[in-house]
Amino acid sequence: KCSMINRRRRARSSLLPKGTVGWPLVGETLEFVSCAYSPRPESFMDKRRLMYGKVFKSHVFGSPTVVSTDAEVSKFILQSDADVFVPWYPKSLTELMGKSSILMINGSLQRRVHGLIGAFFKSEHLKAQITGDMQRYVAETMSHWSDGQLVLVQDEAKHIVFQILVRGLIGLQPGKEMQFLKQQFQEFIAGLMSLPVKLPGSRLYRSLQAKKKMVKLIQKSIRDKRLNRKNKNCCSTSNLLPEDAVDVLINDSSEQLTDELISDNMIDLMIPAEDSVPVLLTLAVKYLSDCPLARKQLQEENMQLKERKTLLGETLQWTDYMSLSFTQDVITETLRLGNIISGIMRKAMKDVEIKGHLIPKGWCVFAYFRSVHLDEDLYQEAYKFNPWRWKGKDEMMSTSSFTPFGGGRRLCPGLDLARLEASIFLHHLVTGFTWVAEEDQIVNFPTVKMKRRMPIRVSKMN
Ligand code: HEM
Repeated sequence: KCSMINRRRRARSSLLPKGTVGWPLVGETLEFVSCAYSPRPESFMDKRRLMYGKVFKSHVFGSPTVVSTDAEVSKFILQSDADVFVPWYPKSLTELMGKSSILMINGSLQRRVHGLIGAFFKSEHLKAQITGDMQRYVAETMSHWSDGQLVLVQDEAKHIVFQILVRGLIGLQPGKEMQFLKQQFQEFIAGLMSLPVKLPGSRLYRSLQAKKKMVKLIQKSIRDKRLNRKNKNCCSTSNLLPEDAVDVLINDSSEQLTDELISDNMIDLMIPAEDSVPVLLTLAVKYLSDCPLARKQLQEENMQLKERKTLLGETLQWTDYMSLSFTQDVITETLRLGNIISGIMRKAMKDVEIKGHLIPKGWCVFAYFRSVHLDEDLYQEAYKFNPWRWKGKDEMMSTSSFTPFGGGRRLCPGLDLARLEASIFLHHLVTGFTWVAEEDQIVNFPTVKMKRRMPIRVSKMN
Protein backbone atom coordinates (compact mmCIF):
# COMPACT_ATOMS: atom_id res chain seq x y z
CA LYS A 1 0.00 0.00 0.00
CA CYS A 2 2.87 2.28 0.98
CA SER A 3 4.60 1.85 -2.38
CA MET A 4 1.33 2.59 -4.20
CA ILE A 5 0.98 5.87 -2.32
CA ASN A 6 4.62 6.72 -3.11
CA ARG A 7 4.10 5.91 -6.77
CA ARG A 8 1.02 8.12 -6.85
CA ARG A 9 2.94 10.91 -5.14
CA ARG A 10 5.77 10.59 -7.64
CA ALA A 11 3.35 10.59 -10.56
CA ARG A 12 1.63 13.66 -9.10
CA SER A 13 4.87 15.57 -8.55
CA SER A 14 6.08 14.73 -12.04
CA LEU A 15 3.04 16.58 -13.34
CA LEU A 16 3.76 19.66 -11.26
CA PRO A 17 5.21 22.28 -13.62
CA LYS A 18 8.95 22.89 -13.35
CA GLY A 19 10.20 26.07 -11.76
CA THR A 20 11.68 27.61 -8.64
CA VAL A 21 9.92 28.89 -5.54
CA GLY A 22 12.59 31.37 -4.41
CA TRP A 23 13.11 32.53 -0.86
CA PRO A 24 11.12 31.42 2.19
CA LEU A 25 7.93 33.50 2.61
CA VAL A 26 8.59 36.12 -0.10
CA GLY A 27 9.27 33.49 -2.76
CA GLU A 28 10.01 35.22 -6.06
CA THR A 29 7.80 38.25 -5.38
CA LEU A 30 10.69 40.72 -5.24
CA GLU A 31 12.02 39.69 -8.64
CA PHE A 32 8.50 39.66 -10.05
CA VAL A 33 7.83 43.19 -8.76
CA SER A 34 11.16 44.59 -9.90
CA CYS A 35 10.49 43.26 -13.43
CA ALA A 36 6.93 44.58 -13.23
CA TYR A 37 8.25 48.11 -12.65
CA SER A 38 10.60 47.87 -15.63
CA PRO A 39 9.58 48.60 -19.24
CA ARG A 40 9.55 44.81 -19.82
CA PRO A 41 7.46 43.25 -17.02
CA GLU A 42 7.29 40.01 -18.99
CA SER A 43 11.07 39.51 -18.58
CA PHE A 44 10.26 37.60 -15.36
CA MET A 45 8.19 35.18 -17.43
CA ASP A 46 10.53 35.16 -20.47
CA LYS A 47 13.45 33.95 -18.38
CA ARG A 48 11.42 31.09 -16.91
CA ARG A 49 9.70 30.19 -20.18
CA LEU A 50 13.13 29.52 -21.67
CA MET A 51 14.11 27.27 -18.78
CA TYR A 52 10.85 25.51 -17.91
CA GLY A 53 8.37 26.05 -20.75
CA LYS A 54 5.23 28.18 -21.07
CA VAL A 55 3.74 26.90 -17.82
CA PHE A 56 5.94 26.98 -14.72
CA LYS A 57 5.72 27.11 -10.97
CA SER A 58 6.76 30.03 -8.79
CA HIS A 59 5.87 31.63 -5.45
CA VAL A 60 4.46 35.17 -5.65
CA PHE A 61 2.34 37.38 -3.35
CA GLY A 62 2.53 34.87 -0.52
CA SER A 63 1.30 31.79 -2.34
CA PRO A 64 2.75 28.93 -4.37
CA THR A 65 1.62 29.75 -7.88
CA VAL A 66 1.49 28.12 -11.29
CA VAL A 67 2.07 30.76 -13.97
CA SER A 68 0.54 30.20 -17.39
CA THR A 69 1.84 32.05 -20.43
CA ASP A 70 0.20 29.45 -22.65
CA ALA A 71 -2.91 30.63 -24.51
CA GLU A 72 -4.75 27.28 -24.26
CA VAL A 73 -4.00 26.71 -20.58
CA SER A 74 -5.12 30.27 -19.78
CA LYS A 75 -8.30 29.74 -21.78
CA PHE A 76 -9.10 26.64 -19.74
CA ILE A 77 -8.58 28.65 -16.53
CA LEU A 78 -10.91 31.41 -17.74
CA GLN A 79 -13.59 28.93 -18.77
CA SER A 80 -13.56 27.03 -15.47
CA ASP A 81 -16.33 27.19 -12.90
CA ALA A 82 -16.08 28.18 -9.26
CA ASP A 83 -15.85 24.54 -8.16
CA VAL A 84 -12.44 24.47 -9.89
CA PHE A 85 -11.05 28.01 -9.59
CA VAL A 86 -12.15 31.08 -7.61
CA PRO A 87 -10.79 34.61 -8.06
CA TRP A 88 -7.77 35.51 -6.00
CA TYR A 89 -6.60 39.04 -5.20
CA PRO A 90 -3.94 40.51 -2.90
CA LYS A 91 -5.23 41.06 0.65
CA SER A 92 -5.42 44.87 0.49
CA LEU A 93 -7.70 44.54 -2.52
CA THR A 94 -10.08 42.05 -0.92
CA GLU A 95 -10.27 44.20 2.22
CA LEU A 96 -11.25 47.25 0.19
CA MET A 97 -13.66 45.59 -2.18
CA GLY A 98 -15.66 43.75 0.41
CA LYS A 99 -17.19 40.28 0.34
CA SER A 100 -20.09 41.06 -1.95
CA SER A 101 -18.06 42.53 -4.79
CA ILE A 102 -18.76 40.95 -8.18
CA LEU A 103 -15.01 40.39 -8.47
CA MET A 104 -15.12 38.18 -5.40
CA ILE A 105 -18.51 36.42 -5.37
CA ASN A 106 -19.03 33.06 -7.06
CA GLY A 107 -21.69 30.72 -8.33
CA SER A 108 -25.28 31.76 -8.95
CA LEU A 109 -25.01 35.19 -7.30
CA GLN A 110 -22.05 36.15 -9.52
CA ARG A 111 -23.95 34.92 -12.60
CA ARG A 112 -27.00 36.93 -11.59
CA VAL A 113 -25.15 40.22 -11.00
CA HIS A 114 -22.94 39.65 -14.07
CA GLY A 115 -26.00 38.90 -16.22
CA LEU A 116 -27.94 41.96 -15.05
CA ILE A 117 -25.05 44.38 -15.35
CA GLY A 118 -23.82 42.84 -18.62
CA ALA A 119 -27.25 43.10 -20.26
CA PHE A 120 -27.61 46.70 -19.16
CA PHE A 121 -24.14 47.64 -20.42
CA LYS A 122 -24.94 46.06 -23.77
CA SER A 123 -28.31 47.80 -24.10
CA GLU A 124 -28.74 50.25 -26.96
CA HIS A 125 -30.43 52.59 -24.57
CA LEU A 126 -27.32 52.93 -22.37
CA LYS A 127 -24.98 53.14 -25.35
CA ALA A 128 -27.05 56.01 -26.75
CA GLN A 129 -26.96 57.79 -23.38
CA ILE A 130 -23.20 57.28 -23.02
CA THR A 131 -22.64 58.50 -26.57
CA GLY A 132 -24.62 61.68 -25.89
CA ASP A 133 -22.81 62.31 -22.59
CA MET A 134 -19.41 61.51 -23.97
CA GLN A 135 -19.89 63.81 -26.96
CA ARG A 136 -20.96 66.61 -24.65
CA TYR A 137 -18.14 66.19 -22.13
CA VAL A 138 -15.48 65.69 -24.81
CA ALA A 139 -16.65 68.78 -26.71
CA GLU A 140 -16.80 70.78 -23.46
CA THR A 141 -13.31 69.65 -22.42
CA MET A 142 -11.73 70.19 -25.84
CA SER A 143 -13.35 73.62 -26.20
CA HIS A 144 -10.98 74.79 -23.45
CA TRP A 145 -7.89 73.64 -25.35
CA SER A 146 -6.21 76.61 -27.00
CA ASP A 147 -3.68 76.57 -29.83
CA GLY A 148 -0.25 75.51 -28.63
CA GLN A 149 -1.50 74.44 -25.21
CA LEU A 150 0.09 71.51 -23.41
CA VAL A 151 -2.61 68.97 -22.58
CA LEU A 152 -2.18 66.02 -20.19
CA VAL A 153 -4.17 63.34 -22.00
CA GLN A 154 -4.35 60.98 -19.03
CA ASP A 155 -5.89 63.61 -16.73
CA GLU A 156 -8.38 64.80 -19.32
CA ALA A 157 -9.42 61.22 -20.12
CA LYS A 158 -9.91 60.40 -16.44
CA HIS A 159 -12.02 63.48 -15.90
CA ILE A 160 -14.31 62.75 -18.84
CA VAL A 161 -14.72 59.01 -18.34
CA PHE A 162 -15.34 59.10 -14.60
CA GLN A 163 -18.31 61.44 -14.94
CA ILE A 164 -19.84 59.37 -17.70
CA LEU A 165 -19.60 56.04 -16.02
CA VAL A 166 -20.72 57.34 -12.64
CA ARG A 167 -23.85 58.66 -14.31
CA GLY A 168 -24.38 55.27 -15.98
CA LEU A 169 -23.83 53.48 -12.69
CA ILE A 170 -25.68 55.53 -10.09
CA GLY A 171 -27.38 58.28 -12.07
CA LEU A 172 -25.35 61.12 -10.57
CA GLN A 173 -24.96 64.27 -12.67
CA PRO A 174 -21.82 66.43 -12.65
CA GLY A 175 -21.83 68.80 -9.69
CA LYS A 176 -20.80 69.00 -6.04
CA GLU A 177 -21.67 65.39 -5.16
CA MET A 178 -19.77 64.12 -8.20
CA GLN A 179 -16.77 66.17 -7.11
CA PHE A 180 -16.99 64.74 -3.60
CA LEU A 181 -17.29 61.20 -4.92
CA LYS A 182 -14.29 61.64 -7.16
CA GLN A 183 -12.16 62.92 -4.29
CA GLN A 184 -13.16 60.05 -2.03
CA PHE A 185 -12.68 57.58 -4.84
CA GLN A 186 -9.12 58.75 -5.43
CA GLU A 187 -8.41 58.27 -1.73
CA PHE A 188 -10.01 54.83 -1.96
CA ILE A 189 -8.04 53.47 -4.92
CA ALA A 190 -4.73 54.75 -3.58
CA GLY A 191 -4.91 51.87 -1.11
CA LEU A 192 -5.77 49.06 -3.51
CA MET A 193 -2.20 47.79 -3.64
CA SER A 194 -1.08 48.76 -0.14
CA LEU A 195 0.19 46.83 2.86
CA PRO A 196 -2.67 44.96 4.55
CA VAL A 197 -2.45 46.99 7.79
CA LYS A 198 -5.66 48.56 9.05
CA LEU A 199 -4.29 50.74 11.86
CA PRO A 200 -5.59 54.35 12.00
CA GLY A 201 -3.49 56.52 9.70
CA SER A 202 -2.34 53.64 7.50
CA ARG A 203 -2.94 53.82 3.75
CA LEU A 204 -5.47 50.99 3.90
CA TYR A 205 -7.31 52.59 6.83
CA ARG A 206 -7.66 55.90 4.98
CA SER A 207 -8.96 54.10 1.92
CA LEU A 208 -11.53 52.23 4.00
CA GLN A 209 -12.70 55.53 5.54
CA ALA A 210 -13.11 57.01 2.05
CA LYS A 211 -15.10 53.95 1.00
CA LYS A 212 -17.44 54.43 3.99
CA LYS A 213 -18.21 57.97 2.84
CA MET A 214 -18.92 56.77 -0.71
CA VAL A 215 -21.13 53.94 0.55
CA LYS A 216 -23.17 56.45 2.57
CA LEU A 217 -23.76 58.65 -0.47
CA ILE A 218 -24.65 55.73 -2.75
CA GLN A 219 -26.91 54.01 -0.21
CA LYS A 220 -28.87 57.20 0.25
CA SER A 221 -29.41 57.34 -3.48
CA ILE A 222 -30.49 53.66 -3.50
CA ARG A 223 -33.04 54.32 -0.73
CA ASP A 224 -34.40 57.33 -2.66
CA LYS A 225 -34.66 55.24 -5.81
CA ARG A 226 -36.45 52.40 -3.99
CA LEU A 227 -38.93 54.89 -2.54
CA ASN A 228 -39.45 56.51 -5.89
CA ARG A 229 -40.04 53.13 -7.47
CA LYS A 230 -42.65 52.25 -4.85
CA ASN A 231 -44.48 55.53 -5.47
CA LYS A 232 -44.35 55.04 -9.23
CA ASN A 233 -45.63 51.47 -8.92
CA CYS A 234 -48.70 52.74 -7.04
CA CYS A 235 -49.53 55.24 -9.76
CA SER A 236 -48.68 53.47 -12.99
CA THR A 237 -48.31 50.02 -14.42
CA SER A 238 -45.83 50.97 -17.13
CA ASN A 239 -42.31 49.57 -16.97
CA LEU A 240 -39.83 52.41 -17.23
CA LEU A 241 -36.44 51.73 -18.82
CA PRO A 242 -33.65 51.59 -16.23
CA GLU A 243 -31.61 54.78 -16.22
CA ASP A 244 -28.56 53.40 -14.51
CA ALA A 245 -27.05 50.21 -13.11
CA VAL A 246 -28.58 50.81 -9.65
CA ASP A 247 -32.04 50.83 -11.25
CA VAL A 248 -31.28 47.47 -12.85
CA LEU A 249 -30.16 45.89 -9.61
CA ILE A 250 -33.00 47.22 -7.46
CA ASN A 251 -35.52 46.03 -10.06
CA ASP A 252 -34.26 42.46 -9.63
CA SER A 253 -36.97 40.37 -8.02
CA SER A 254 -34.70 37.81 -6.33
CA GLU A 255 -34.34 39.88 -3.14
CA GLN A 256 -30.73 38.65 -2.97
CA LEU A 257 -29.33 42.02 -3.93
CA THR A 258 -29.08 44.02 -0.73
CA ASP A 259 -28.27 47.73 -0.58
CA GLU A 260 -24.82 46.78 0.71
CA LEU A 261 -24.15 44.48 -2.23
CA ILE A 262 -25.33 47.11 -4.69
CA SER A 263 -23.30 49.97 -3.22
CA ASP A 264 -20.13 47.85 -2.91
CA ASN A 265 -20.42 46.83 -6.53
CA MET A 266 -21.04 50.35 -7.76
CA ILE A 267 -17.78 51.43 -6.12
CA ASP A 268 -15.87 48.53 -7.68
CA LEU A 269 -17.33 49.38 -11.05
CA MET A 270 -15.87 52.85 -10.75
CA ILE A 271 -12.37 51.35 -10.91
CA PRO A 272 -12.45 50.80 -14.67
CA ALA A 273 -14.00 54.25 -15.03
CA GLU A 274 -11.14 55.89 -13.18
CA ASP A 275 -8.41 53.65 -14.38
CA SER A 276 -8.72 51.13 -17.22
CA VAL A 277 -10.75 53.11 -19.76
CA PRO A 278 -8.78 56.38 -19.40
CA VAL A 279 -5.56 54.38 -19.74
CA LEU A 280 -6.90 52.83 -22.94
CA LEU A 281 -7.53 56.29 -24.40
CA THR A 282 -4.14 57.56 -23.23
CA LEU A 283 -2.18 54.60 -24.60
CA ALA A 284 -3.95 54.94 -27.95
CA VAL A 285 -2.73 58.54 -28.14
CA LYS A 286 0.78 57.42 -27.16
CA TYR A 287 0.96 54.70 -29.82
CA LEU A 288 -0.57 56.96 -32.48
CA SER A 289 1.96 59.68 -31.65
CA ASP A 290 4.72 57.18 -32.37
CA CYS A 291 3.12 55.92 -35.61
CA PRO A 292 2.29 58.82 -38.00
CA LEU A 293 0.95 56.48 -40.68
CA ALA A 294 -1.70 55.03 -38.38
CA ARG A 295 -2.58 58.50 -37.12
CA LYS A 296 -3.06 59.74 -40.69
CA GLN A 297 -5.32 56.84 -41.63
CA LEU A 298 -7.33 57.23 -38.43
CA GLN A 299 -7.79 60.90 -39.13
CA GLU A 300 -8.92 60.26 -42.71
CA GLU A 301 -11.45 57.64 -41.66
CA ASN A 302 -12.90 59.88 -38.97
CA MET A 303 -12.91 63.00 -41.17
CA GLN A 304 -14.88 61.14 -43.82
CA LEU A 305 -17.49 60.15 -41.26
CA LYS A 306 -17.71 63.68 -39.90
CA GLU A 307 -18.11 65.20 -43.37
CA ARG A 308 -20.73 62.64 -44.39
CA LYS A 309 -22.76 63.30 -41.25
CA THR A 310 -22.46 67.08 -41.60
CA LEU A 311 -23.69 66.82 -45.20
CA LEU A 312 -26.69 64.78 -44.09
CA GLY A 313 -27.30 67.14 -41.18
CA GLU A 314 -27.24 64.22 -38.75
CA THR A 315 -25.59 63.79 -35.37
CA LEU A 316 -23.29 60.83 -34.75
CA GLN A 317 -24.84 57.72 -33.19
CA TRP A 318 -22.98 55.01 -31.28
CA THR A 319 -23.30 52.70 -34.27
CA ASP A 320 -21.47 55.26 -36.45
CA TYR A 321 -18.46 55.23 -34.17
CA MET A 322 -18.40 51.46 -33.93
CA SER A 323 -18.63 51.07 -37.71
CA LEU A 324 -15.21 52.65 -38.26
CA SER A 325 -13.08 49.62 -38.92
CA PHE A 326 -9.64 51.18 -38.77
CA THR A 327 -10.52 53.02 -35.55
CA GLN A 328 -11.56 49.68 -34.04
CA ASP A 329 -8.29 48.12 -35.24
CA VAL A 330 -6.35 50.93 -33.51
CA ILE A 331 -8.23 50.23 -30.27
CA THR A 332 -7.68 46.47 -30.58
CA GLU A 333 -3.98 46.92 -31.18
CA THR A 334 -3.76 49.30 -28.22
CA LEU A 335 -5.40 46.65 -26.03
CA ARG A 336 -2.99 43.98 -27.28
CA LEU A 337 0.18 45.99 -26.88
CA GLY A 338 -0.88 47.96 -23.80
CA ASN A 339 -2.04 45.03 -21.64
CA ILE A 340 -4.00 47.25 -19.28
CA ILE A 341 -4.91 44.15 -17.26
CA SER A 342 -1.80 42.00 -17.58
CA GLY A 343 -3.44 38.84 -16.29
CA ILE A 344 -5.80 37.34 -13.74
CA MET A 345 -5.26 35.24 -10.65
CA ARG A 346 -7.34 32.35 -9.39
CA LYS A 347 -7.07 29.84 -6.56
CA ALA A 348 -7.52 26.11 -7.23
CA MET A 349 -10.36 24.54 -5.20
CA LYS A 350 -9.14 21.05 -6.07
CA ASP A 351 -6.26 19.39 -7.88
CA VAL A 352 -6.58 20.35 -11.54
CA GLU A 353 -4.70 18.98 -14.52
CA ILE A 354 -4.50 21.10 -17.67
CA LYS A 355 -2.59 19.95 -20.76
CA GLY A 356 -0.49 17.66 -18.56
CA HIS A 357 0.25 20.33 -15.92
CA LEU A 358 -0.93 19.84 -12.37
CA ILE A 359 -2.23 22.76 -10.33
CA PRO A 360 -2.53 21.47 -6.78
CA LYS A 361 -5.50 22.32 -4.59
CA GLY A 362 -4.93 25.56 -2.64
CA TRP A 363 -2.33 26.88 -5.10
CA CYS A 364 -2.78 30.07 -7.06
CA VAL A 365 -2.72 30.19 -10.80
CA PHE A 366 -1.72 33.30 -12.71
CA ALA A 367 -2.95 33.45 -16.31
CA TYR A 368 -0.56 36.04 -17.69
CA PHE A 369 -2.16 37.50 -20.83
CA ARG A 370 0.70 39.90 -21.50
CA SER A 371 3.12 37.12 -22.53
CA VAL A 372 0.51 35.70 -24.91
CA HIS A 373 -0.22 39.12 -26.44
CA LEU A 374 3.50 39.67 -27.00
CA ASP A 375 4.29 36.15 -28.23
CA GLU A 376 6.23 36.27 -31.52
CA ASP A 377 4.73 32.90 -32.52
CA LEU A 378 1.26 34.41 -32.40
CA TYR A 379 1.94 38.00 -33.47
CA GLN A 380 4.62 38.89 -36.00
CA GLU A 381 6.82 41.71 -34.70
CA ALA A 382 4.82 41.53 -31.53
CA TYR A 383 6.32 44.65 -29.96
CA LYS A 384 5.39 46.83 -32.92
CA PHE A 385 2.19 48.89 -32.93
CA ASN A 386 0.56 47.60 -36.08
CA PRO A 387 -3.23 48.13 -36.26
CA TRP A 388 -3.23 46.74 -39.84
CA ARG A 389 -2.59 43.24 -38.47
CA TRP A 390 -6.28 43.17 -37.46
CA LYS A 391 -7.64 44.02 -40.92
CA GLY A 392 -10.63 41.85 -41.74
CA LYS A 393 -10.41 39.92 -38.45
CA ASP A 394 -13.28 39.73 -36.01
CA GLU A 395 -11.40 41.36 -33.19
CA MET A 396 -14.49 42.03 -31.07
CA MET A 397 -14.42 38.41 -30.00
CA SER A 398 -12.06 37.16 -27.34
CA THR A 399 -9.98 34.31 -28.74
CA SER A 400 -7.53 32.33 -26.66
CA SER A 401 -4.63 34.40 -28.00
CA PHE A 402 -6.40 37.73 -27.44
CA THR A 403 -7.95 38.21 -24.00
CA PRO A 404 -7.61 41.84 -22.90
CA PHE A 405 -11.09 41.56 -21.35
CA GLY A 406 -10.65 38.07 -19.91
CA GLY A 407 -13.10 35.40 -20.97
CA GLY A 408 -15.57 32.75 -19.87
CA ARG A 409 -18.07 33.50 -17.11
CA ARG A 410 -16.13 36.52 -15.97
CA LEU A 411 -15.63 38.11 -19.37
CA CYS A 412 -15.61 41.86 -18.82
CA PRO A 413 -19.20 43.14 -19.13
CA GLY A 414 -17.87 46.65 -19.85
CA LEU A 415 -15.95 45.79 -23.03
CA ASP A 416 -18.38 47.39 -25.46
CA LEU A 417 -18.50 50.55 -23.39
CA ALA A 418 -14.72 50.76 -23.18
CA ARG A 419 -14.44 50.49 -26.97
CA LEU A 420 -17.25 52.97 -27.55
CA GLU A 421 -15.74 55.58 -25.25
CA ALA A 422 -12.33 55.16 -26.84
CA SER A 423 -13.86 55.55 -30.32
CA ILE A 424 -15.68 58.76 -29.40
CA PHE A 425 -12.64 60.28 -27.74
CA LEU A 426 -10.35 59.46 -30.67
CA HIS A 427 -12.90 60.74 -33.19
CA HIS A 428 -13.08 64.17 -31.57
CA LEU A 429 -9.34 64.35 -31.02
CA VAL A 430 -8.28 63.53 -34.58
CA THR A 431 -11.00 65.56 -36.28
CA GLY A 432 -10.45 68.63 -34.11
CA PHE A 433 -6.71 68.72 -33.48
CA THR A 434 -3.25 67.83 -34.57
CA TRP A 435 -0.65 67.37 -31.86
CA VAL A 436 3.00 66.94 -31.04
CA ALA A 437 3.65 64.54 -28.17
CA GLU A 438 6.30 65.21 -25.58
CA GLU A 439 8.57 62.41 -24.39
CA ASP A 440 6.82 60.07 -21.97
CA GLN A 441 7.09 56.48 -20.76
CA ILE A 442 4.64 53.74 -19.91
CA VAL A 443 4.75 52.56 -16.30
CA ASN A 444 3.35 49.04 -15.93
CA PHE A 445 2.98 48.52 -12.18
CA PRO A 446 0.91 48.35 -10.02
CA THR A 447 -1.38 49.61 -12.77
CA VAL A 448 -0.54 50.74 -16.28
CA LYS A 449 -0.15 54.51 -16.65
CA MET A 450 2.02 57.17 -18.28
CA LYS A 451 4.88 58.51 -16.18
CA ARG A 452 4.26 62.16 -17.18
CA ARG A 453 0.51 61.71 -17.82
CA MET A 454 1.05 61.91 -21.60
CA PRO A 455 1.67 65.59 -22.41
CA ILE A 456 0.78 66.66 -25.96
CA ARG A 457 0.93 70.12 -27.52
CA VAL A 458 -2.28 70.62 -29.46
CA SER A 459 -3.14 72.78 -32.49
CA LYS A 460 -6.70 73.34 -33.61
CA MET A 461 -7.60 72.25 -37.12
CA ASN A 462 -9.42 74.72 -39.34
C1 HEM B 1 -10.10 49.05 -21.16
C2 HEM B 1 -10.98 48.82 -20.26
C3 HEM B 1 -11.19 47.52 -19.54
C4 HEM B 1 -10.37 46.42 -19.43
C5 HEM B 1 -9.00 46.21 -20.07
C6 HEM B 1 -11.07 45.44 -18.63
C7 HEM B 1 -10.59 44.19 -18.34
C8 HEM B 1 -11.27 43.23 -17.60
C9 HEM B 1 -10.82 41.88 -17.38
C10 HEM B 1 -9.50 41.28 -17.87
C11 HEM B 1 -11.75 41.25 -16.61
C12 HEM B 1 -11.74 39.79 -16.15
C13 HEM B 1 -11.43 39.64 -14.68
C14 HEM B 1 -11.43 38.19 -14.23
O1 HEM B 1 -11.60 37.28 -15.03
O2 HEM B 1 -11.26 37.99 -13.03
C15 HEM B 1 -12.79 42.22 -16.33
C16 HEM B 1 -13.89 41.98 -15.56
C17 HEM B 1 -14.82 42.93 -15.25
N1 HEM B 1 -14.94 44.19 -15.80
FE1 HEM B 1 -13.66 45.04 -17.09
N2 HEM B 1 -12.27 45.97 -18.24
C18 HEM B 1 -12.40 47.23 -18.77
C19 HEM B 1 -13.46 48.09 -18.68
C20 HEM B 1 -14.57 47.86 -17.90
C21 HEM B 1 -15.70 48.74 -17.78
C22 HEM B 1 -15.89 50.06 -18.52
C23 HEM B 1 -16.54 48.16 -16.88
C24 HEM B 1 -17.87 48.68 -16.39
C25 HEM B 1 -18.11 49.84 -15.93
C26 HEM B 1 -15.97 46.92 -16.44
C27 HEM B 1 -16.52 46.05 -15.54
C28 HEM B 1 -16.03 44.80 -15.24
C29 HEM B 1 -16.66 43.88 -14.29
C30 HEM B 1 -17.93 44.14 -13.49
C31 HEM B 1 -15.90 42.70 -14.29
C32 HEM B 1 -16.12 41.45 -13.44
C33 HEM B 1 -17.00 40.46 -14.11
C34 HEM B 1 -17.22 39.20 -13.25
O3 HEM B 1 -16.30 38.82 -12.50
O4 HEM B 1 -18.31 38.64 -13.35
N3 HEM B 1 -14.77 46.77 -17.09
N4 HEM B 1 -12.49 43.41 -16.97
